Amino acid sequence: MTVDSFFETLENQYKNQLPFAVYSRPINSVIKCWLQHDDKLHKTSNFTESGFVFAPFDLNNDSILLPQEHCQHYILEASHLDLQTEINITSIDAQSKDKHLALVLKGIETIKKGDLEKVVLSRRVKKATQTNNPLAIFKRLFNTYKNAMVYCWYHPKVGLWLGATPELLFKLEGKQLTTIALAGTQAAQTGKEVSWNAKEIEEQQIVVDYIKKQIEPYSNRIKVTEAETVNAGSLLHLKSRVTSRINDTTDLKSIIEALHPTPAVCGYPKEASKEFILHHENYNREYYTGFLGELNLKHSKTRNTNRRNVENNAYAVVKTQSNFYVNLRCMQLKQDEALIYVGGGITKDSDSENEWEETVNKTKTINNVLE
Ligand SMILES: C=C(O[C@@H]1C=C(C(=O)O)C=C[C@H]1O)C(=O)O
Repeated sequence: MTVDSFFETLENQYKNQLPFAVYSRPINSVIKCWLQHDDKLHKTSNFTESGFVFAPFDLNNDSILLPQEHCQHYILEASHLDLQTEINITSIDAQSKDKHLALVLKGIETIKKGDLEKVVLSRRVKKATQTNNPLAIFKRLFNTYKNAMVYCWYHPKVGLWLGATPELLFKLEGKQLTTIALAGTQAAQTGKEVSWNAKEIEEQQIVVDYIKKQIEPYSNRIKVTEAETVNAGSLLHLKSRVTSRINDTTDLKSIIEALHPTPAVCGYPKEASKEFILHHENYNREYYTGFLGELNLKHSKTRNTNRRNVENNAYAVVKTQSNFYVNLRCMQLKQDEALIYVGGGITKDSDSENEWEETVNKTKTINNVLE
């Protein structure tokens, strides 16, 4: 399939108001898409199906599935896409700084009272736009963010979302589980040595400890790497990789419920911070800080037995793989507005002004491709 026919097919799908997902995983020059044949709304609650899943922050709401058996699936190899179209963002709404500062101060106060250790507080930035060309924005995201999962997801009964997320929720290949603890944010500055303060080190450690604790019941071999600095667009984060082998009897849903939402996007303890968010953020996150990705896809891998003098000693192993990314650095495109979602982790040492700046910096991931 050529680049032109790949995007023409997607554009027709969108024009015909049929569901689709188009995405490219980090450090990967492959773009994949799923095109659903009709506009039926499929949901999953047990995560046993195969397809592409789009799940909300609050799993009490619907997780949407593009089921494999109802979809056409295409793959495109590309490293850079040509852009023809202008994206017409016409104005920026007044920024709601006071509201966000008050929310952050309330979070800090609640943490100091001892009810919470960390809470991730967010806001939604509105921009006026007449753009009806989400695929042009997807192309820009693909060209700009090579180490992110970039995507455009559409369902006529749910909405239209785009993003460039640096955060893997987890990948499960057979019984091999990989996840990351990503937290702590600063703006990247050229020529300056990177250093992290106690607040950022602590907030990332909370995520590491939580992941370990949550997967311990399902695995007895957990490895965690030292935290390192990673780039996400013009931002830097602290990241550790966590790998383990889960027990044969553990299903995917148990791992989802154990990990999602992590303290990287919700807080710690989980239930209390989620309650705080649902009561105090004053808007609905919907699919922001939810997760998205490939669900239970079969991959065949060729193995070599390495025995001498044996011809044809390669055999194929079929493994089921899921990989989910946290829906961050994202926006929802509506008829005449773009809603950009941004947040940051609050701990007892947070400074409200810095937290505001952090959310402003995070809007740049999306703003950069809209200007
Ligand atoms: C909540 C967001 O990002 C998360 C919060 C971070 C932080 O608090 O430092 C860093 C990375 C993400 O886990 C967001 O981008 O909206």
